[in-house]
Order: sequence, then C-alpha cells, then structure tokens
Amino acid sequence: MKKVLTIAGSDSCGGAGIQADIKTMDALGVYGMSVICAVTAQNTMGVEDVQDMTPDIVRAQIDAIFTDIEVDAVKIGMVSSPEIIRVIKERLIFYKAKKIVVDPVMVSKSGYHLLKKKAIDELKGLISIADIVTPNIPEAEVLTGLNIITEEDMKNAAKNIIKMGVKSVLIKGGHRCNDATDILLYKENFLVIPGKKIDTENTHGTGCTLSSSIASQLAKGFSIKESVILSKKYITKAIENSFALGKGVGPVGHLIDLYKRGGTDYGEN
Ligand SMILES: Nc1ncnc2c1ncn2[C@@H]1O[C@H](COP(=O)(O)OP(=O)(O)O)[C@@H](O)[C@H]1O
Ligand SMILES: Cc1ncc(COP(=O)(O)O)c(N)n1
Repeated sequence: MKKVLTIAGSDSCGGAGIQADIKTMDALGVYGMSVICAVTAQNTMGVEDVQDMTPDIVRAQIDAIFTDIEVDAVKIGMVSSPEIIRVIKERLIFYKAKKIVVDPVMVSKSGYHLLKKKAIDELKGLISIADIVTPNIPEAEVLTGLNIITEEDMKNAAKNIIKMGVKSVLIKGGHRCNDATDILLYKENFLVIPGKKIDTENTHGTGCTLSSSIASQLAKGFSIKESVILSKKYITKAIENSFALGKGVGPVGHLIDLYKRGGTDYGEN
C-alpha cells in the first residue's frame, strides 16, 4: 500500500485539516500518516482557539516517520508559524522527500487567520521545494500581490507563482461567484479544468480534501496532470455529497461517508 503523510493542523469538528486529509487518503486506498503542527478548537461556525505545536515536536514527528517508513507523497496544509515552516522545509530536504503538495492555507472559510502574517516569506520558501502548490484565489493574491478576477488573472498569478521554484501551480476557482473552474500550470502549459459551481453552503474542507487527494494519486504513480484531474472529480463528488452538520458550514462527504450512509455510487477512485 502507498503511504502518504499530511503535515497540517487538527480540526476538532473533523471537516478540514488533518481529519479531512486522513478521510480522503482512506477513501482513496492509501495509508495516511500525520504530523500535527497546530491544534484548533473549531466547529462548523468558526475557529475558537489555536495552539501551535513547538517546532521541536514538529521536527520529532517528522523524524519519527521518515526514519522508519518510506513516504510516497507528502501533503502540507496549515503550518502556522515561520519557525514551524523552517523546520518542515529543512527536514523534508534532509530526507529527500518525494511528491510534495503544498496547500498554502492562510484563512479559514470562517475568516480566522490560520497562518501568521509574518510567515508568508517562509511559506514561499516551502513552496519552492514542492511539486505542486494549490492556492485558492485569495491565497494566490497574497502570494503574488495581484488582483484576481478573471481566468486570465488566474493564469498570470500561476505564472508569477511558478517563479518561486515550484514545479506546478493549481489555482483553485472555488471562491469565484458562478464558476468552479481551476487552472493548472504544468510543464509550461495551462490546463483549464472546468467546474460548475454546486449550490451548497457546506464546503468546509474543500481545499484540504483536494490537496490530499492530489498527494494520494501522486503516491499511486499518477502524473501531476492525471492526479489533478482525478482529484477534481473526487472533490466535485465530495461537494455534491456534502451535508449539514452543526449550525454552520458543514463538511464535504467523502466517498467512504457515502458507503457508511448506505449509498451505492462511490464514484471513481
Ligand atoms: N461550490 C462549489 N462547487 C463546485 N466546486 C467547488 C465549490 N467550491 C469549491 N469548489 C472546488 O473545490 C476545490 C477547492 O477549492 P476552494 O474551495 O477554492 O479551496 P479552499 O478550501 O482552499 O478555499 C476546487 O477544485 C474548487 O473549484
Ligand atoms: C486545521 C485547519 N486546516 C485548514 C482549514 C481550512 O479549511 P476551510 O477553508 O474549509 O475552513 C481549517 N479550517 N482548519
């Protein structure tokens, strides 16, 4: 079985973060492992509190895994602070980690700043060692300083981000009003991945799910382009099957959740 590591934050309500990542990996048939960078106290209405892990315990978790287990792909999500990001980058280079996906998580859907503003430069450094980075539109705006409205703007932002040294860039369109088309810049070519906006409030964890699906497919041996296409299908199905939970923004439904709820259409793995 292929082994995939998520380096991210814990989401107590289970919709995003480490919990979304492990659910996605499980559904896609890879073995999921985790390095926890922060514990969030959050629910469907918002983030109440955050406790960052120390850089030492982040380093120790990474060392524990890489000194024992061969890791086929790594997904990085919420990383909180410049100190933690520096440790992650140094350790991943040390262990010659393969197939690195960076989801540059900055602000939760509920508006909480999950990345400290002073950590942006370190995050760019981490992006430089990745195979793919998956910013949503507000994150791409922070990384580039550009204003992104049209598909052409998304393409310009991708060209700008690729200069950071990363091999490919996926700009996610989920924050646009009427469209969920994503744009991949890969080997100097653009791939427009069309998506219709699904009318639901329950989109907690979409970005976490998409990036851990990409890491899972890369681990299985698919190319970046194939992994992104398969993952767009996975997230679309998961949003179609999202559900109300608690009083706020509910989570996406992983294919394994459908199985547990007695559904029969599990989609493509
Ligand atoms: N309402 C929606 N309908 C269809 N696809 C969506 C919707 N919202 C987000 N997506 C898709 O989900 C994926 C994650 O995007 P996005 O929600 O922008 O990420 P993030 O969680 O980082 O903000 C992208 O492929 C995006 O196009
Ligand atoms: C621990 C953690 N990681 C990531 C997100 C982003 O997810 P979303 O944008 O759906 O709020 C989150 N809310 N919590």
